[in-house]
Amino acid sequence: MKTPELNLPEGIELIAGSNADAVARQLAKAVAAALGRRLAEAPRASLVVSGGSTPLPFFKVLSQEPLEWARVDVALADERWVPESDPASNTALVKQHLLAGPAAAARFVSLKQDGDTPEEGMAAVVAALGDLAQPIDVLILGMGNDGHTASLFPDAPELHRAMTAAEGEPAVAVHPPSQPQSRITLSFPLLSQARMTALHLKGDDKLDTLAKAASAVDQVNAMPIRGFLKPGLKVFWSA
Ligand SMILES: O=C(O)[C@H](O)[C@@H](O)[C@H](O)[C@H](O)COP(=O)(O)O
Repeated sequence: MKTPELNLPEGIELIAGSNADAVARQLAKAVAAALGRRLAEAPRASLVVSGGSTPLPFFKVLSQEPLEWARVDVALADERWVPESDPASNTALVKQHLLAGPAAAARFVSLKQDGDTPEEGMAAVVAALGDLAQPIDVLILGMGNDGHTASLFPDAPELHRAMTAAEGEPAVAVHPPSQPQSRITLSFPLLSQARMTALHLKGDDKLDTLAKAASAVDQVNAMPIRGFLKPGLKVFWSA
């Protein structure tokens, strides 16, 4: 296993392992514990997850955790603006692999609403997000090798708006040229207020990207993941 020489900022915890399923299981247990603590003190808890390929084993373990899932709101940090029938749909991924078993009882707050574009669907998305317990209790982020997280892409023309959106703008439509689909992303201000944030990564390439991000944390727009490299972040990484 590659030794992660990362020089992460102070206060960031790295949980590293050679086995992806074992690290995914550690993340699922940490998330279930955090949600359980929140549910012991509040009527509802919110879990915001990311799509992509990394989260699958995490979703499968978490879905089986014995929580009061009917009191948990689940949402995506971002979504490709495609129908659930599209292989790129994160909504379909979450419904199939996370909202199964005990977790099927959770309330899913969908970022994909009617409309040919995310702009057309935005009013419905904002209304749906009114059901999400905020601030977010548990946020799971992924990262691309360009330093994007959620759909906060460095090449998105709307990145500044997504990084500085006001409270009344919880989500932003983005059209990064590097991506085949238009997307909708929760705004950086909404995401960054999460009570617990975990960054779930797999592979040496992601470790190299994280090291690059950590080397210049103030240059956020160049690598938006940098906005989350702050004390309290837990990085779960597997080879
Ligand atoms: O919709 C998405 O694509 C995700 O929200 C995105 O931010 C993802 O977390 C990263 O691109 C990493 O994706 P992988 O896990 O597939 O590497």
